[in-house]
This record gives sequence, C-alpha cells and structure tokens, in this order.
Amino acid sequence: PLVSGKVLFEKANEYNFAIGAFNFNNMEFLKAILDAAEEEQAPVFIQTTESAIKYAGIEYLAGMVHAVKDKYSIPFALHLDHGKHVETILLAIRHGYTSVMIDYSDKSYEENLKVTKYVVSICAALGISVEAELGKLVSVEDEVVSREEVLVDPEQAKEFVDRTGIDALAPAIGTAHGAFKFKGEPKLDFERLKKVKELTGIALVLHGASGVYEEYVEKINKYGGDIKGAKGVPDEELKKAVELGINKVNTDTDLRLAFISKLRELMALEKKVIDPRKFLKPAMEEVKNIVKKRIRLYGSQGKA
Ligand SMILES: O=C(COP(=O)(O)O)N(O)CCCCO
Ligand code: NA
Ligand SMILES: [Zn+2]
Repeated sequence: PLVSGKVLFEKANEYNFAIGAFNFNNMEFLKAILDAAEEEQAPVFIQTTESAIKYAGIEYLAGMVHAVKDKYSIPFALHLDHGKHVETILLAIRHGYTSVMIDYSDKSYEENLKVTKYVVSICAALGISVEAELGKLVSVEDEVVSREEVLVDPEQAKEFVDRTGIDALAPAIGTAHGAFKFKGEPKLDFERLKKVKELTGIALVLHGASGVYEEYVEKINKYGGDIKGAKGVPDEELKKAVELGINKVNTDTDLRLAFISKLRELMALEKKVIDPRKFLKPAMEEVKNIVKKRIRLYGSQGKA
C-alpha cells in the first residue's frame, strides 16, 4: 500500500539499510519498479521530478499510482524529487504525494533554512515526510572546485536538521547526477558522510548514486548510441555508503540505461516490427531486472 515516507525513513534508519528511490515518468517504468519491489518484498520510494510532471502531467503520474496502490503488498511512498518551487510541493500534496524533497541547495543557507522550515510546518501537520539537501551535487575529482565549497559541512548539517525538523537529509559527498559522474576514479567523501550521520542521526539520502554498469553502456554504444566514458558509483562504494548511514538511494540513470540499451538493440535488429509493445515490454523487463539488482545491493529485499 501507499504509505508516508516517514515510516520508510524511520525503519531504514533504525535497521541500517537503504531503500531504493526510483524515478518514473511513464507507465512502463512505474510498473517495472513496483513489480520488482513486490517480487523482492522490498519497500520503495517511487519518485517524480518537476520535469517528469512537466512531461506527463501530475494527473497521469499520481493517477496511475492511486489506481494501483492497493494491488501491491509492499509499503511504498510517492515522493516529489528535487522540488525546487513551493508551488510544486503544494501541487504534489494536493495529488496525494506522501513525501517531498524541497531542494534549495542552490540558494543561500539562510534561504534554504527558511523555506525548508516552511515546508516542514505544512508537511508535518499532514504526516508527509520532508527531505532537503545541503551542498552541491558536483563530482569533486577535478580540483577546479574545492571540496569545502561544494560538499556538505557536517556542523552546518547538524544545525540545519535541528532548526528545520526535516525527516531526511541529502548531504553532498561527491556524487553527481547522470551517466558521467567521474572523469578519474570515483571519490566519495566517506569521512564527511560519517560525521554527518554522527552529528544528525537522521535518515540520509544519496543522490547521483547510479552504478552506470558497463554492460548497458557497451550495448548502447554497440547499437547506435554514443556514451563513451560513462562512469558511475561502483557497487562496493555504494555498499560502504549504506554501511555509513545512507537510508535512501536515488536511482534514475541505471533505469534509463537498462531501458534504452534494450530499446536500441531491438530497434536495430527487429526491422519488421511496428508494434511498440514488442519493444517496450522487453525494455520494461530490463528495468525490472535492474531495480531488483539495486534493491538487493541496498539491502532492502525482504524488508517490506
Ligand atoms: O539523484 C538522482 C539520480 O541520480 P542518478 O543520475 O545517479 O541515477 N535523482 O534525484 C533522480 C533525478 C535526477 C535529475 O534528473
Ligand atoms: Na529526492
Ligand atoms: Zn538527485
């Protein structure tokens, strides 16, 4: 059933595992994610960004979720990912979202603090969980930006959590969105993560966490794509981040790579097919497979 993100954050934080937070903007991804979670008996966050809402319309996205929510035995939250505008947060609440992220990480600390407090005051009354972000999602292997400038400051995180009352914090520790996270070797700031967990004790979220697996990158390049140099967070690094206190892992790129690699392969090989279902069904299966793999990596299988 559909539940508040609060119960998911609390359980993952208490038992030191991470829950997958998988993005969707259409029926195929939504069905693949929920079917995978049901088969793994794992709780999940299903989430939409503002651009997903722009693409499909919130009526379609939230409507599909409410239509199917009682078909699944696992607890799952419907989460607004990277809510940059309070208006979007209010719209999501209107449409039965059970968790929201207010992302003011690009604004001043004071601005982030003020607006986050406001969002918490509304959501707390409604039993809706609130996630916020401190620091910037930029990979820090090139020295152009100093780590201090972009990564989360653990002392500031403590103050921010105490003054806002958020349920979960996304601390920037060196990851970035998309398929090209690192030029050199991946470097997550585990010391910094450890300090944030010690000082705040709350549920933590890792953004830009996709693994960007070689098998999908190669298949996309083989069948007409061009994403050479794509690189993500190795499984071992991800596991270490979960051990150090990450409780929600945002995963979008891995699902895209799985879907697009299968789609490109079939588009290249099945030259007589014109029924989209002949391509979308296997592509959906590929998404389901990668979601199951990531659920197990996060340690949330059987934790429903
Ligand atoms: O942190 C993430 C996903 O990270 P990744 O790109 O590693 O899957 N998200 O918040 C998903 C949406 C990203 C913006 O499109
Ligand atoms: Na989020
Ligand atoms: Zn993100």
